[in-house]
Amino acid sequence: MAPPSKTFTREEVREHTTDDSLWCIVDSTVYDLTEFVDAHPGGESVLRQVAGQDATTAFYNLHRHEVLTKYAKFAIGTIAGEKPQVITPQPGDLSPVPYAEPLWLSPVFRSPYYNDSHRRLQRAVREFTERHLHDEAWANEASGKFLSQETIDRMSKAGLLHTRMGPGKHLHGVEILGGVVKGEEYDYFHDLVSSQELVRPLARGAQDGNLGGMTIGLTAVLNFANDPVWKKKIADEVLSGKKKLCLAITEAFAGSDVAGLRTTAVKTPDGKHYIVNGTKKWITNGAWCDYFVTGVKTEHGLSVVLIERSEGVETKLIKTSYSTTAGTAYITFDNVKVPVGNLLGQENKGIQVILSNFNHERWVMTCASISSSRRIVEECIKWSNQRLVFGKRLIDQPVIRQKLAKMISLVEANQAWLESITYQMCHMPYKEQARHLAGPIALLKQSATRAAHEVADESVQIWGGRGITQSGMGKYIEMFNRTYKFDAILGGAEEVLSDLGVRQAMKDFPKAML
Ligand code: HEM
Repeated sequence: MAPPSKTFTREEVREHTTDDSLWCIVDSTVYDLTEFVDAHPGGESVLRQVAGQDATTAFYNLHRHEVLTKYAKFAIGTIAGEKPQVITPQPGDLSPVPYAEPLWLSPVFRSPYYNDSHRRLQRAVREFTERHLHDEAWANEASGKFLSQETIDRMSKAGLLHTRMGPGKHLHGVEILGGVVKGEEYDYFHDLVSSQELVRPLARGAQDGNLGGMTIGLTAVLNFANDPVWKKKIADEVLSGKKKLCLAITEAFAGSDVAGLRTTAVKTPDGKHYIVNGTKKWITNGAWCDYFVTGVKTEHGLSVVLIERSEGVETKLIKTSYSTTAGTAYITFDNVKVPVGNLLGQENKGIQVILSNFNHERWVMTCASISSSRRIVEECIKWSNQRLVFGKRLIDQPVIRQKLAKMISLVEANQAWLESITYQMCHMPYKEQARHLAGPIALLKQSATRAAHEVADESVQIWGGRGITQSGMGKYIEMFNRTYKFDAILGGAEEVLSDLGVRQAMKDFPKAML
């Protein structure tokens, strides 16, 4: 909102220095803070100290620019002959900060990977995220509440639940975000774009709470359900937002060792049901889901079944580093009766279902991790440019520029590798991706999360105390540091993925000698 058109001279502002009339200037805009002095979260005395003065430097050392938008009602005009300089971004805007956007979004660079429909989608998802997800995500982080049904319905209507499953028939006939992209033309670069945009609020728990369980679980139903009518019913219920689904593989005993699962599914004598007993731990969204895509031990191996919340299913919230907004749960199955028609893939061959599911899941996590690191880089560049210490900007110190250079390089390198792998995904059938891309995706994911570790570490060094404070300027840095580790563990820990990547590369090793 533009300040009122009235203008004042700096001399006029200087006359308002008492509690009866206290004005100050921030970015050439005059604020009458008389009514705000008592309510100022930073206290009264600091405002008295800047009464009648230009408080721009003091303000930007302690507040995010958005505070001015929130309190625009105190703006009474501008300084005659001056114009506010600080940009107020609007929903959907690209950031003008160097390296805040991937190269393909910069007007001066070109990319072979993206076309106009990717650009339309990027703009539309960013606007949607900023208008409808950001504030709720941060409110839910604070309250621990789950994503509202209103937002789920809005995303479903916009086709954003369908897009989370990646390209495929489930998107046919879907007009994404009012038709900016048709479901039929949605490819893995569109998938990359929406995966990277949706996480920009940097509210990590709310990001997983935003139907993360569906993203990694419904794919197993879409690819491995044995009855097309049943598959459509489940997919329709979930993609319309009426029912919620999550993936329940990990266990307290087995961790991510899928072969070591202990949850059992024993067939009833009439062969019509499985009786499931066991526990699952760290199940994202489990606290409020209706369907659980569950790894179980059957007679001769591992199987995957869809279990509906019913008698014998109990879920309990687990406290994790982020708030309870992700609905992370401990689940117990106590003699739960599951129709055999809920089997996904073949009995005792569930490992194929799980392994093939992993690729898209890990790739989505990688998109998210790189995008989040980039947002942190943006925060650090802006902060280094505005923070004054001993009369100099932080960025004027070579040590800070070294840190920024390292962070930028890590993010850019991983983004380029991600785009190269995504290009392969666009040109390879899903089943072949498991063979040729499982290794590269595993290596890329661990590279992205190692980079996130470095970015998190350097960012706090740059931000100091603000980077470990949950409210105020450094809130994104604090959140990132508290939660970046999730990606280094979920979907396969870094060590497991590194090992997988190298072992896969060695599988077809030729008789090559030095
Ligand atoms: C238009 C003028 C101002 C408004 C609307 C304003 C508003 C706020 C708000 C909403 C907060 C809570 C934290 C946040 O959301 O960032 C805050 C904190 C604070 N403000 Fe202000 N403020 C203004 C000017 C100033 C000035 C000029 C100073 C110092 C000279 C100042 C010093 C502080 C301090 C020290 C804090 C606590 C910071 C922290 O906990 O990190 N404020 N202010």
